[in-house]
Amino acid sequence: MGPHPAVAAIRLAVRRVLHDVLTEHPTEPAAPRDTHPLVLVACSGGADSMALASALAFEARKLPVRAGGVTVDHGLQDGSAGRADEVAGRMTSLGLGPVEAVTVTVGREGGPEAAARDARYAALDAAAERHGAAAVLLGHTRDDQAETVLLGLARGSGIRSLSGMAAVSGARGRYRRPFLQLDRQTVRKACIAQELAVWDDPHNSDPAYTRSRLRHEGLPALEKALGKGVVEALARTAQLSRDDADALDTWAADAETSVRDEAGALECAKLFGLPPAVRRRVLRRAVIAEGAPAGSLFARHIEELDRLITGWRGQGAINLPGRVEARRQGGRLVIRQG
Ligand SMILES: Nc1ncnc2c1ncn2[C@@H]1O[C@H](COP(=O)(O)OP(=O)(O)OP(=O)(O)O)[C@@H](O)[C@H]1O
Repeated sequence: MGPHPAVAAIRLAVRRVLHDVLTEHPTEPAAPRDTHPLVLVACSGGADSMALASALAFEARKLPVRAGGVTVDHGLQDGSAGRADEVAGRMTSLGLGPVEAVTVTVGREGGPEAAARDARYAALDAAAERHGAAAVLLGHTRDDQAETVLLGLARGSGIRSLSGMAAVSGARGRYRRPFLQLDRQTVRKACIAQELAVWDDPHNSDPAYTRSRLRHEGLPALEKALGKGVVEALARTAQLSRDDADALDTWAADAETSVRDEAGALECAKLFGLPPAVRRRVLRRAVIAEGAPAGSLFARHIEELDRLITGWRGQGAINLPGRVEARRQGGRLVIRQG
């Protein structure tokens, strides 16, 4: 008898990603094991990432791939260090190695969820570099993607945010999300079928957190009103938005060169001739090129800049993140370090 269908589905999803990694890092099965590419799973101990860890351990045995894991202790809950050790122990029991539990200090910037996420990705990046990992797997599912799209819609985000999480992201495409096309239900069933011990993060059901309310109240209400296909439809919106956003980014990269004069200033008349979606992207690129951190540049900054060139603010200057200053000088917009 073959594996439970849900177990087969999660293994297939991981196998596909491992094949991608092997295509990028061709390896002879007969080559020494320490030359095989290393794939790490980022595991919280929750159902999604434990299922991912189990599928990685299973599939890696059949391929010239080394499989390890990292768990991050945010230090935000009582007993979190002990739990991280426990999660690391579970990964080792699955046959993964190297396995590491890393403790981080969560800052205060941008709210608790964003601060924990920033600290977590910094720690995962550092672990990937330390171990020379070819890829780091994350357990996001299609349901997570749908939640991200809904949050973006509710915040009035543009299509880049509505495109949600990419299947491949991060420096040198290190982050992979094998479960992005799978629904959470399938992943949870795979955990049950394999009798995996998983940890339920109380934050995931704490109504104090926006995402938790969306997961437990918002999406079920939408499904009740509109039918079960909502999650799938939102994930499709993410994919369509990603394609559109990529196309506009390419357009903006080309447009940027044509609106700059010899001195590198942006010519307002030419900017004004661009469709607003392209113009805003050109402005964003120009500000980032002067050193503004992408993550601190919000829609309101770009809108302010847009008003500077479309005349609402006439002459004048505005200050932007990263000590970047934008100044309108006649028909030109000069953006530089202030
Ligand atoms: N503390 C952590 N240590 C390592 N990886 C983590 C940690 N928290 C989250 N991740 C990674 O990020 C992914 C998404 O996490 P998030 O908490 O947003 O979703 P989740 O649905 O609760 O996932 P899970 O069921 O795996 O906890 C996880 O599947 C995992 O790969």
